[in-house]
Amino acid sequence: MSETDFQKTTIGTRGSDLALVQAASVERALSQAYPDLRISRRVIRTTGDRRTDVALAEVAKAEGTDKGIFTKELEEALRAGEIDIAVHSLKDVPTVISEEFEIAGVLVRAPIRDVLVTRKPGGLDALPAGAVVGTSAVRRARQLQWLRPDLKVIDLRGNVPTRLRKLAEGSYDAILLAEAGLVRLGHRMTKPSVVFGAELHMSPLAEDVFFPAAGQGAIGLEIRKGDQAASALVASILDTATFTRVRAEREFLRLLEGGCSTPVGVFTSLDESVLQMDARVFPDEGGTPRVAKASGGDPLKVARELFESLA
Ligand SMILES: NCc1[nH]cc(CCC(=O)O)c1CC(=O)O
Repeated sequence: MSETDFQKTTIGTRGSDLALVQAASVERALSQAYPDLRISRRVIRTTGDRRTDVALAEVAKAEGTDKGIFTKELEEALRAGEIDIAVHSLKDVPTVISEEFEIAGVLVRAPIRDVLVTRKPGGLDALPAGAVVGTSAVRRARQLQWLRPDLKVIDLRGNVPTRLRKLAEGSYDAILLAEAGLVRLGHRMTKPSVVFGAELHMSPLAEDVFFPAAGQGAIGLEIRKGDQAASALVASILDTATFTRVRAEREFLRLLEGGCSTPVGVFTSLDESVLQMDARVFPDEGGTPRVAKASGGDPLKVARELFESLA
């Protein structure tokens, strides 16, 4: 590879506050690895950004599943050569992507937990029967209804700041969000955030209590397959441990999606190159999930074993 391959690169990102913070962290990592690299940024509006108001049952369903509503336009820009690296919240990337592209790497992962954000302190245990919790992710809705059948789960749309505003305005008692997104936007788990005059309390839910989505908290870097310059750039900033974990999580999800798209919670840990995986798969009609556990050295094999041992 020649020197010139590293002169410049263009990264593509959505325009939400969270996406821009994530793009900036990719740019920072790249310029640390290659101080002379000229990095440009292109902000791209996706279907998911456009459709935040009406007829959103199917858009809502896409969270954590394979609809590609937050990724399609970024892939079109990759294909057209307008960008070289598409930056995604990995959780929003379909488990199967077109042959032309690849997820070449991921940055070091943020916390993977979900957070219950409430208007009163005390977290989940302090929510009274009948309290209204907003979320549009089927995984979160099913899991919460299973853990707390007495709560009322209703749809909540919009990007992270919008959802926090809707909570602050009082239409919900609580909402569920990813810790990764909250932290990247400057919120702290240890003290309440003041949003539109309201104090909002953050209660992270341990991953073995409330199972996260596959890839939650990871920033995925997608390139044109065979683009050696982009591949080398990504290789210089990727985090191997995170990459191993999310490949296993996404493989498990892909195997499950053979049939239909099921709400699934899954988490991994990596200890001395031994990968541990735990999953909960929620039935369409609600109620008790199927559960499984697996461990081993090869992420794709562990994912398959997890899939095959689903109780
Ligand atoms: N689908 C929305 C989305 N995609 C990624 C994140 C947060 C960051 C992450 O989980 O990596 C969010 C918001 C949320 O779930 O709270």
